[in-house]
Amino acid sequence: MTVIATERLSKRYPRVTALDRLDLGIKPGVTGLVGANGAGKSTLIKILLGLAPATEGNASVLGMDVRTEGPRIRERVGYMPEHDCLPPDVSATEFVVHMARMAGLPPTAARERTADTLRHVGLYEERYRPMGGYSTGMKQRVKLAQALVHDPQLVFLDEPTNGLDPVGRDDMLGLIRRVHTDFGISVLVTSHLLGELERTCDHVVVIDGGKLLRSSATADFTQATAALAVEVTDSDSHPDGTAALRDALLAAGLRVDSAGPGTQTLPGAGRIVLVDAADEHAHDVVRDTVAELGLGLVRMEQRRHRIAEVFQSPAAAPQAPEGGGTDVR
Ligand SMILES: Nc1ncnc2c1ncn2[C@@H]1O[C@H](COP(=O)(O)OP(=O)(O)OP(=O)(O)O)[C@@H](O)[C@H]1O
Repeated sequence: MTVIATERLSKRYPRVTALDRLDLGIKPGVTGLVGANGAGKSTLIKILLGLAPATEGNASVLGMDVRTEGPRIRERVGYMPEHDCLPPDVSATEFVVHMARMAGLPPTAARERTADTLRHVGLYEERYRPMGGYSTGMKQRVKLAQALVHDPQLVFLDEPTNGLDPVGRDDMLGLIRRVHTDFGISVLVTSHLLGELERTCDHVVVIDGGKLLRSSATADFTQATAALAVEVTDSDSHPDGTAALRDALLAAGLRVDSAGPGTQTLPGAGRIVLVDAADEHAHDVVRDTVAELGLGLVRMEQRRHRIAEVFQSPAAAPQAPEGGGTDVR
């Protein structure tokens, strides 16, 4: 089953092509949509909700055509917009009840669902206070709650971690994951932080300048690029131990430093030999070669590429900050 399908979907504004012949097939689960500012993420979401017309091509959401079935799509899909859209004088409870009523829920059900949803996103006593006094994290939670209150099958979350500090970001990513695991709701979440989506999503779609760069299952992709990182000491007979090891491993038939695109950008790559670990004998060959060369083995560890490294061209890639995501804006 496909929850979102697009076929040569394009959106052209007078001076810019926001989407350029995009072909997508997104399955149930949590999918990340990554791209720099202006890549076309928000435009895609608006077209999928039936709120903006495409210039050409086709798109369907939950099997419904975006051109003709916008209202039905919006009944079944929740939407968390990127920008602050909350009236400051109203409490979270009043606001989310209102959104539930707009989505067609009767008064009692709207109040019950609002209480449940606000509890789920972690808003308790504060839910009766005017939202003007809320922190950014609380506002993002209200925006998430209003997207979920009518029990949709699918939600579009546009930059839900924007403006949050690292702890707030982790909390929000955890909540997003639970939207799927606890309620079975599929999620399309946008971000310009690649590292965030690595932890949260089953599948990642990368767009740039309105074009599809890549669409892959997160697990498959990081496994497929698994590499052994090996660091050795120098010795009197091999003043550059790293180079000697690299040459010897190549001669032994292993793929070295070319385990996948972006390997050149790995932090500290100058002192580390990356060996393609797809060959099951790679560990043994490395151990024996290091011993034969008389080098000291500092470390040998299985390395999974971070998506940030994999998706960027070596020339454009900044070094990924430890523990954070690479900002591709
Ligand atoms: N209504 C509009 N009229 C003209 N150009 C537009 C309009 N909306 C978007 N664009 C342009 O289309 C391109 C894609 O914009 P879009 O907002 O979809 O990008 P995005 O990936 O969501 O980025 P951001 O995270 O900054 O919102 C940008 O160059 C933007 O300036």
